[in-house]
Amino acid sequence: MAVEPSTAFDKIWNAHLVARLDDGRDLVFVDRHVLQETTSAVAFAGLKRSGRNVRHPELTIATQDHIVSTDPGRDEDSYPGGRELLTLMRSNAYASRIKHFGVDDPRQGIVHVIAPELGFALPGSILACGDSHTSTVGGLGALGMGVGTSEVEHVLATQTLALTRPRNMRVRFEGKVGTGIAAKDLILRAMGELGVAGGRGCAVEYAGPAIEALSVEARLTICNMSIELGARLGLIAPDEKTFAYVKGREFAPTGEAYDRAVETWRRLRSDENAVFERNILIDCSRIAPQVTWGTTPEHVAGIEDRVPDPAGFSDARRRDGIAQAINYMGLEPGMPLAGIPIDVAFIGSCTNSRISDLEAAAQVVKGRRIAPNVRGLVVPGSMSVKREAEARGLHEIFRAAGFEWREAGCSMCVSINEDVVAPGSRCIATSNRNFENRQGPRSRTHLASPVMVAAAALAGHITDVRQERQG
Ligand SMILES: CC(C)[C@H](C(=O)O)[C@@H](O)C(=O)O
Ligand code: SF4
Repeated sequence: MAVEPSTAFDKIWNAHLVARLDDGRDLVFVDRHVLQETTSAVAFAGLKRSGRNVRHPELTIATQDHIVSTDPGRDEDSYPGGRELLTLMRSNAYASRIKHFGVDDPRQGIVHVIAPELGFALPGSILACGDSHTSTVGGLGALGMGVGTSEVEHVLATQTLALTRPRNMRVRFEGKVGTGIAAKDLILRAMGELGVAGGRGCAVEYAGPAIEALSVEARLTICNMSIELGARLGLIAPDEKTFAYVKGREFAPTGEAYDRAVETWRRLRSDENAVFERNILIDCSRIAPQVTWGTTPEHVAGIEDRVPDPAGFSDARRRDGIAQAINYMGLEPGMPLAGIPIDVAFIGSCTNSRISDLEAAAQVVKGRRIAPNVRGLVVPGSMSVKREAEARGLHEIFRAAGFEWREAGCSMCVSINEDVVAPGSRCIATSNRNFENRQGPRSRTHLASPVMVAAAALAGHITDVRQERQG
């Protein structure tokens, strides 16, 4: 009997299907579940109310990341605004026998950084977390489901999720990627071409030679921003690099179990004739370093470009949106992106805070000083990344350049801790969201790659890292 060609997504989803529900949704098994402090409290309260227990505590881990202090020497009490939820998650986790990685644990870090790093997210698995950027683990070929609080409760109680099956979409990156172009530039370019609704309702598979050439860490950066595309999740078919990455990590299978797992993981590639409802092609040879100028990640352009002129848009809604964004950002239509002065440079977040990101940024700042009026922060995504960076001496490079070297956490990506951008100030950041007020009330955010943020910190304004390097 001929087998229908299927996509990598279909293969993983079908292997997890428990039941088709009457309302059209699919009930899928969740292999692994990660908790963070802002979305787990209500879920635990709900469990308690309904008299239910955590079904599989051994398949869940918890980490403190969003509302922790990232001050050197911090503890759970350092940021008073975080104390209550942090303590609550710790006690809930302990009571349910869930492994908890608090700020005192060497494994603490941003959920989406530690899930791959600990081998907790695995190729072909479904991983859930009450956080939108769970799609990050798609970089390993896992289906990362970002869910809401009531679904966190459902996973805790049943180890399953009832979900509408996403549609298949593929974004292929072809052509030669230029020097100085990072994974962040590829995904920001996709944002620019597809927009924030471009992947709505879809599981986006990123493919093509440029994706295959990326390191696993860079693939995590790509999949991280699937949510900004409006997609349900993003994934990249696992390959030899993925299998090597997973090997030896704390929660990964070992010995024969690992060998057997690799055999299964090798089959998780989309078949030759698999059907995607949407197919997008992106030509990498034309991608320059990207920077956002507005207040959604689709407001993005190459560093050689200018802030758009709303007058050039015939669609009234689009025109008004762009005008409002330019106004909020304190920019002028038609002004070049290069040269826009910045106040803060933030290197961190689940998009770009892994060792390869810090290494790339350090190479740019090495032996140089950041501009006198710029506050620079480097916030490793996990304590493990921090230790690795210190072993390589990167902290010394950053400190000598005038950057703050901080403890792991979400930090300035989101203004729900003490790392905030002052009203009216302008920050260039390696994170994934640039909404109004995202980094603090009236903060202005430009998203870019780690090397672009590093170059801007040195120059004191947005600049082309390719020229900084030559100069
Ligand atoms: C706080 C949390 C629920 C939120 C999310 O789900 O994305 C945060 O991580 C973010 O990036 O805005
Ligand atoms: S680093 Fe930012 S985007 Fe990522 S989980 Fe934390 S707040 Fe959300």
